[in-house]
Amino acid sequence: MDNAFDYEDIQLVPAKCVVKSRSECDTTVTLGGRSFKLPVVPANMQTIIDEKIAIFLAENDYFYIMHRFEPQKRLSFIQDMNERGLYTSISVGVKEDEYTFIQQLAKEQLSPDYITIDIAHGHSNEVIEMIGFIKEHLPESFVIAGNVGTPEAVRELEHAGADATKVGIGPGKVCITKIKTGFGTGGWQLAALRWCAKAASKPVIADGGIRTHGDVAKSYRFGATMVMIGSLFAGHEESPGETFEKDGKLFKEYFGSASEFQKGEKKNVEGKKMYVEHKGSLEDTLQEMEQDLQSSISYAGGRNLEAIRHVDYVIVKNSIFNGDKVY
Ligand SMILES: NC(=O)C1=CN([C@@H]2O[C@H](COP(=O)(O)OP(=O)(O)OC[C@H]3O[C@@H](n4cnc5c(N)ncnc54)[C@H](OP(=O)(O)O)[C@@H]3O)[C@@H](O)[C@H]2O)C=CC1
Ligand SMILES: Nc1nc2c(ncn2[C@@H]2O[C@H](COP(=O)(O)O)[C@@H](O)[C@H]2O)c(=O)[nH]1
Repeated sequence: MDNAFDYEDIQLVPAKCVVKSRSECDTTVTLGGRSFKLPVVPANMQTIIDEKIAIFLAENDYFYIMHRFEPQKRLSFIQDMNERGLYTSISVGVKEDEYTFIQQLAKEQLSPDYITIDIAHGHSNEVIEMIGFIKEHLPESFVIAGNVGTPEAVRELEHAGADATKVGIGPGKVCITKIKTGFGTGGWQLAALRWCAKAASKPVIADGGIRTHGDVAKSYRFGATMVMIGSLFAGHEESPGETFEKDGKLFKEYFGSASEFQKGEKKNVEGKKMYVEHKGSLEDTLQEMEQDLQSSISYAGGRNLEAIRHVDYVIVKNSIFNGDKVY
């Protein structure tokens, strides 16, 4: 890794516009044989997505990944989505129960369209074993494996059969991995993405550290096919969790999947909780994101996302926290 930089350190360089209106620019992306309106997926976290949001996203051609923190609900979730004629996308871990769950899905012929193996340190034999197990029992499922932060990890997981890898260890807004362990891609997530994407032969999902809509375009420029976002999607009317009022302002909670609040115990905590200002409806944010990305495409001098891949960029400064506070 020669040159470390993050989202706030980069600006993309405009190229001559070829459209009359930004509305001509096409933001659709393909992953696992399906087309989605945006190269963006809300994080598979309990304060970001629930069944209702998953239905809304699937019905409206957005990509979603259901979280894995209410494991007992996953089977009926898949059945419900199937009954509605919607695609299915779930998360799993790597512990023993998850093998039983995969076997149960296979037995009941409930093959999810997408399965994301979601653990903190995805460059591990446990993930490699789980990829193999899913491919053996549910060969039709598109497997996303993560999280990782190096080209070696991307290559190994792809070699094990992963159809896509997810890159990002520690850049998340509610993440404290970088502080507590000294490891990860926090502070250089965009450079790590570039490093990993260069080694990848399959799609890469950039995960964590997105602070503005422009960061989606930057992720695409540096090799992401899809971008996973937590904090920007937290705090909406539809977001799971309590809304509460403080000093006349509305807030919602957003907590890490490795936080004490998620785990219910203070063991190996690598996440925190924060309160996010109420943002209105998720649908409005998605629309604004689409318009902003259309604008990005027009600045890239093209008509679709591919144009963004080829634009020049400059490094404007360098800081290690990408705009985040330490705690
Ligand atoms: N993207 C990121 O930067 C991070 C994301 N997370 C999120 O938190 C959630 C919980 O993750 P996770 O704790 O992996 O899930 P699990 O609690 O399901 O643990 C996964 C398995 O990996 C083992 N493990 C070994 N090394 C590590 C390590 N450094 N960190 C975590 N587990 C390790 C765990 O054992 P044992 O617990 O005994 O060590 C356990 O057996 C996930 O949704 C994950 O995406 C968490 C941290 C970082
Ligand atoms: N280190 C930790 N990372 C976490 C935790 N919970 C979730 N995450 C990761 O963050 C992103 C979302 O990042 P954001 O910057 O968009 O808010 C999410 O997709 C996970 O990969 C955690 O407890 N610790």
